Amino acid sequence: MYNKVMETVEFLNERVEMRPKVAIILGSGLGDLVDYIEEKIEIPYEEIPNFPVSTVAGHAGKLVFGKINGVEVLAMKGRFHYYEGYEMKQVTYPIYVMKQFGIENMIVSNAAGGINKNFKPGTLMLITDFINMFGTNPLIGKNDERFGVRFPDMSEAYSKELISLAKKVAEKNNEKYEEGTYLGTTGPSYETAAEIKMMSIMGADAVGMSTVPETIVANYLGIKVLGISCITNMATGIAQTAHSHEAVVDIAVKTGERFCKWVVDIVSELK
Ligand SMILES: O=P(O)(O)O[C@H]1O[C@H](CO)[C@@H](O)[C@H]1O
Ligand code: HPA
Repeated sequence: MYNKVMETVEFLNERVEMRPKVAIILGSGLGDLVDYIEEKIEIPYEEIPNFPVSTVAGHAGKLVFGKINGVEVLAMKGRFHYYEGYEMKQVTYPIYVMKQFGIENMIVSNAAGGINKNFKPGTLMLITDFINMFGTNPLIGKNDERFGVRFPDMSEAYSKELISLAKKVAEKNNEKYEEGTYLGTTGPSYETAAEIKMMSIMGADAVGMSTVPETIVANYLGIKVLGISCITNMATGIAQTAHSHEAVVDIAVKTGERFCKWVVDIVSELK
C-alpha cells in the first residue's frame, strides 16, 4: 500500500504546484463549498492512479485544489462509502494520500440524521466524538509503521484545538451550531426506530454512514480532524416521515450556504 500511496502522491505533485496543509471532505449535498475556492485545479478521481471511483448520487468525484481567502486547500468532492462495496482500505485511501501530500488539518463533513431531540433539519453539529458501529475498523490488517503505530490513541479523535477555533469563529460571526457525538454505521439501509432508540441510549446525537473510517485513519496518521455534520432529517422514529436520499441532499444543499460560510471562516484562520 505504501508504494501505491507514494505513486498517487507523485502524480499529484506533478499535476499541482500548491502544497495545501488543509483538506476538506465534502458530505452529501455539501459540494457547493468548491464554489468558494479560487484558482481551482480539479482532478477527477478516475484520472488519479490507484484512486477508487465514487458511485453514489450527489457525489461528483474529484479532488479540487485551490485557495480560500488565500489559504491553500485540497477539497474532496465525493467520498467513498463502505456500503458501496469498497474495502475499508479503499474508503480511507485518500487520507493516506493526504498525509503524504502534506495535509496537517482535515475538515470532514457529512449529512446525518438527528438523534438529539434538540436538533432539527438544518442544524449544523460540531462533532465532538464518534461511536464506531461499522463492525470493523479501517486499521485491521498488518500495520505499516511508516504510517503509524499499531494501537493509535483516539482520546482526541476530533481536535480540541480545531473545535475551539470553530466555536470562536462561529461566535464571532453569529453562526448557530450544536455539538454532539456522531455514530457511524454501514448503511445503506436507514436505521429502524428500534436501532435509533438504542443509539440514543448509547449516547449518539447524530447518525450517518461515513466519517468514522476517515477520522480513525487521520488520527492514526497524525492529521488533526474537525468534523461538522449537517442534520438533514430527524432519525427514524423521531421523524414520522420516511427517509430518502433525495430529501437528505435537498436539505444539505439548502443548509449549504451556512455550512460553507462557517467552513470558509474556519479555513481563513488556518493560515
Ligand atoms: O455521510 P455522507 O456521505 O455525507 O452521506 C450521508 O447521506 C447518505 C444517506 O442519505 C449516506 O451516504 C450518509 O452517510
Ligand atoms: O437518518 C440518517 N441515517 C443515516 N445516515 C444518514 N444520512 C443522512 N441522514 C441519515
